[in-house]
Amino acid sequence: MWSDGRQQGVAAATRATPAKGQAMSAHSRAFLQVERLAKAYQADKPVFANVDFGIDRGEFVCIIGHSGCGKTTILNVLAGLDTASAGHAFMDGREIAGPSLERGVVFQGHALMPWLTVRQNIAFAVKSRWPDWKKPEVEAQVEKYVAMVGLSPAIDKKPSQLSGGMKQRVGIARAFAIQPKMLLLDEPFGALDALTRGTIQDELMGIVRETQQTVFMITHDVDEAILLADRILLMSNGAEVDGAYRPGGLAEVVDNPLLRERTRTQLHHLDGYYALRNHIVDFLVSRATAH
Ligand SMILES: Nc1ncnc2c1ncn2[C@@H]1O[C@H](COP(=O)(O)OP(=O)(O)OP(=O)(O)O)[C@@H](O)[C@H]1O
Repeated sequence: MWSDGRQQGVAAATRATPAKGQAMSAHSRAFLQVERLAKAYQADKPVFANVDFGIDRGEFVCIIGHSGCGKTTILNVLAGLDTASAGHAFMDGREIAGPSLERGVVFQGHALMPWLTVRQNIAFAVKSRWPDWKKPEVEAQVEKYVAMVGLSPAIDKKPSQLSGGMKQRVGIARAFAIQPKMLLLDEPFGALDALTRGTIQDELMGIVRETQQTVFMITHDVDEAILLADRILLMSNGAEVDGAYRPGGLAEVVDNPLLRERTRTQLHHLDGYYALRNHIVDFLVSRATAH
């Protein structure tokens, strides 16, 4: 069920990597491919190094690790909002070299424009994605995705008139409405109460299954990862070991063996749930620093 990320790193390191900005064979890599990625704010102390992983089209991958291990940094590199100190990230055969409407991003803060209504916020994104679309097409797209997150009655409200959960739903609708090739979620439910969080997790899972969306998501919540993810990446933090600094990195890749048609309420009753949960918790408690 689980495999050592460092072993995968060795395998990946033996494959040829094209020069920056160059196209690569779409057949040789996963849909999203990260190769030997590293980030250092201080040259002698990289936050992480040699991170290798791939995500297949339609796959849902969660990344878990303690605060500061570099999860958001990796997501920002995938979003094209940050650059790595070393390594490469490719999507659909091309190196990621900046932000693109091919990738939808949802952060914990909803980042809606407060002076615009739900409809206008999402229409803004849709018009950026398809500048040639006429008003009726834009409206239809907006209404479809607002309905998908159950917010049709609030479509003409402004963010200040919405609850935290509703605002987060708008962020999700906006990300889906541009039909990105990849959805990047940075703890999108972190600020929500447990009940709202559960409901939106269910909604997200339904939409992702229906649209076969490819997703990379950061979470601190082990159950959330087990519910949503096909695979879970476990990241370790950098640490001093025997007087020498070791950067953090991808410690392990865990395949989720549970039935894909799972729901939040039956999760705890599924065969393999406790073994999986214990394995991840054990990693977080005792193995999540570089060694
Ligand atoms: N602009 C920056 N300058 C210097 N250090 C930074 C900068 N941005 C991030 N860091 C450091 O890089 C490390 C990784 O940050 P990052 O936000 O990616 O971690 P994370 O795993 O997402 O943490 P959390 O779970 O708390 O969000 C942290 O130690 C952070 O302090």
